[in-house]
Amino acid sequence: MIKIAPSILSANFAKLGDEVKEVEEAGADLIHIDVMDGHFVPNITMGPIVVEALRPVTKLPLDVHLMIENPDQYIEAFAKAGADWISVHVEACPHLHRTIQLIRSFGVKPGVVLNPHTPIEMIQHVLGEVDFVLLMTVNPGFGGQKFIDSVVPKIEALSKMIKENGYNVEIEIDGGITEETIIPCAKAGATIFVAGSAIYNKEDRKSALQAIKTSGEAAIQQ
Ligand SMILES: O=C(CO)[C@@H](O)[C@H](O)COP(=O)(O)O
Repeated sequence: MIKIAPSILSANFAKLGDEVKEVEEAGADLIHIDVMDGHFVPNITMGPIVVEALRPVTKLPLDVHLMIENPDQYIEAFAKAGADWISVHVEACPHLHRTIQLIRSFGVKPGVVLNPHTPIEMIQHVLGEVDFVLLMTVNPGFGGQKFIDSVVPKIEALSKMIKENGYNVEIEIDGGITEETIIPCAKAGATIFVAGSAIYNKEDRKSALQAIKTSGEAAIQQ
């Protein structure tokens, strides 16, 4: 039920392949790749070349989060590089429906991302077109930030909207996820959790990943 997507933003880039293999062996469900352009967010990270390099390293789905302006221009390159999931920010897409169709046209699962302040009503009319919605629980741009707990009611409201409409859409949460913060998010209906620093900054990544997952699973069984 609970899926963990380690964010390689907090990994050691000098040995990225090994860092990905390590979390796969530790029980990760997806590999989360944060793409930043220095315009939409105040940081620059990686492009399709990194996705292409990691593709043969892991069997796990590559979950590519585009924090970039004009994502339409790069979706084909990321799809051809081996992305399995691609998410785009509502705030960066004036023609969101078209962008979602473009992602799907390459056989990739489309997702939409909302910044902490963006209301869920912004995606109400494309919710039936996506495979997942990623709710940011930090302001995008950097790893290691503090979880914004005022997003939790938004998770609950989105979960209700999905259920009421009978959609098959998963909720992914990104930012400040730990053994503690996963609890209210899982209870509110999220099933996929990105975790960067809470896994990669730990000596024992396997224990860290498993502890987060176990905590989320326990939360939904209560
Ligand atoms: O998209 C982002 C940041 O913009 C995230 O994916 C971070 O990489 C998550 O890192 P932690 O908050 O888990 O350290």
